[in-house]
Amino acid sequence: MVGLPLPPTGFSAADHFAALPQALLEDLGLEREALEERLRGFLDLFDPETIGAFDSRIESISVVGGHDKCGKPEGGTLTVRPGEIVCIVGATGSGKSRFLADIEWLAQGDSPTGRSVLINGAPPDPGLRFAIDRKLVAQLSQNMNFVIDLTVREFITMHAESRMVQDVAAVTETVIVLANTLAGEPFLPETPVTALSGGQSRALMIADTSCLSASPIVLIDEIENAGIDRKRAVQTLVDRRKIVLMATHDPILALLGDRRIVFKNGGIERIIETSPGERACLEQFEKLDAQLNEVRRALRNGETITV
Ligand SMILES: Nc1ncnc2c1ncn2[C@@H]1O[C@H](COP(=O)(O)OP(=O)(O)OP(=O)(O)O)[C@@H](O)[C@H]1O
Repeated sequence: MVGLPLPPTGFSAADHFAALPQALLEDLGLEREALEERLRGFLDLFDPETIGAFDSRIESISVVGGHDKCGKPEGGTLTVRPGEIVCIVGATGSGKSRFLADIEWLAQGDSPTGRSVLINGAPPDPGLRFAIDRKLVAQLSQNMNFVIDLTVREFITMHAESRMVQDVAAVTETVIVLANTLAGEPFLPETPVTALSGGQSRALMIADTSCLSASPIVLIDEIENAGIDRKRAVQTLVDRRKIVLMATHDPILALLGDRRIVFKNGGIERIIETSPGERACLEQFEKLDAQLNEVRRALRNGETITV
């Protein structure tokens, strides 16, 4: 504990606390009676039961409908479970970001939309709304830049250590290998994070979120132009039982979702289940996408294009 001497060998915590000079405790602004509880709280941080346990405790998240910009009720409740992908579509200004923000802040009828968010079917513990160490939602936004002077390995190691994972080196390696399978252009563990391209940074963050974030919900704000294997990136998150909510108009990603929510005038206008017919289209779009990617690769390599 900050400022306190270590106990002599063989002393129990209780004996040590009892023997500390009162003047020292007063100097440090500590109360003797509270020391044991503070120690217990600190040790709980290392308890494998609580580290990363967040994911397993979320069985569903529900958004209880509010109203659109004109006050028209949305009606109904949308429930999403781990491993599901929900896409969010709609014209500009239709309320997609507001919907994601309602989830991020666990709105309780107190946002402009009047929506309420339930966790496992019940209103969340109010403390969860403001807890910075137990964030429900990890956000992967389009624009991200690193401003830290570390290599990729150092950066991921630092995150793994802060998550108190058991084998930091192995997890760090896993994140970097995974990020490289997602990134169009590979990078090395020794690469400074500031030297990563947009696509590489995004791939690293997706791999990091999959392997190291305890947040059960991942909000993705468009991944189309990031130069990464977007289908595999989303699948990576689903494999880790994340709830994926993705604002996208990329046909491949949108049809990869189990459902898509259509927004209009600030409200949910429709929820469309991806049908078998749409899934069949997805196969065609993937072939077209592979063709276009091949053209992109050829352009990048300075080749001439033939059909
Ligand atoms: N139900 C609502 N009631 C009142 N205001 C709303 C509602 N939904 C959204 N808004 C407000 O409307 C504005 C536009 O919404 P938002 O930014 O969510 O749209 P968007 O679909 O994400 O747009 P874009 O695609 O351009 O990013 C915001 O100021 C938002 O707070």
